[in-house]
Amino acid sequence: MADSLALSGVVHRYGPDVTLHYPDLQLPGGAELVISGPSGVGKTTWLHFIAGLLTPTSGQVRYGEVTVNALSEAARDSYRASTVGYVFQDFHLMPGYSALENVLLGLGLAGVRGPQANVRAREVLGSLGLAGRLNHSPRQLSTGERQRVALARAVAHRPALLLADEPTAHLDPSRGADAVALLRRTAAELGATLIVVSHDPAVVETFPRRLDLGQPAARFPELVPA
Ligand SMILES: Nc1ncnc2c1ncn2[C@@H]1O[C@H](COP(=O)(O)OP(=O)(O)OP(=O)(O)O)[C@@H](O)[C@H]1O
Repeated sequence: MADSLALSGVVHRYGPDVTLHYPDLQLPGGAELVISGPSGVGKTTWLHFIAGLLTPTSGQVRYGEVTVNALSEAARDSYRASTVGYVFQDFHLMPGYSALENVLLGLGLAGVRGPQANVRAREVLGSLGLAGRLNHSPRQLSTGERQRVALARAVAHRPALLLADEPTAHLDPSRGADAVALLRRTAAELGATLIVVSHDPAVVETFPRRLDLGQPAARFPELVPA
């Protein structure tokens, strides 16, 4: 089961011209949250703090007892590999590798290798309707299929935090709704916390917990200030 997340006093500077201030929040383990707000407000940057892909200029990002922003780079890599599943907006699949190999690469980073990894990767891809696409490379797949491979790679190591950046950006509305439903179902099965970045109102309104970074003063009853 996932631990809670707590962010406090988080500020990030990109050079002298861009300073991003973030609201404090606490999110219980296993919760679902959608992050919205206008382009450029800092949504992807925020998700990167939680994933340990980026360290804020100041403030604290805590996952359970771990202060993510204080970890060494190597420790952050291992936190990310073991705890985080990240579905990138543009999928970030390895073009020269098959769907199966892409998932195996992710599992390898999390320390799952050999026959166990093979079984797990096939299982996850199969459960996402990709049993017939194992040996296809990303360029031989449709956008929706690429997204499902990206999701399979993100969840195969059973992460406690499932993070998705604009998961509906490349999909038509009906496939977008399917993608979000799939994320929620997968997170629920894993007992994982799910955080989705979206500026799509059709997605945002389906989440009871919402944080609009365009209105950082807004407080939501479920989001207890840290
Ligand atoms: N590597 C970087 N160097 C300098 N500025 C950056 C960098 N990455 C992001 N920024 C700036 O920081 C701000 C927040 O960027 P971020 O990508 O987090 O926003 P966003 O809300 O996710 O935007 P979008 O909805 O358009 O994806 C933007 O003004 C962006 O130009």
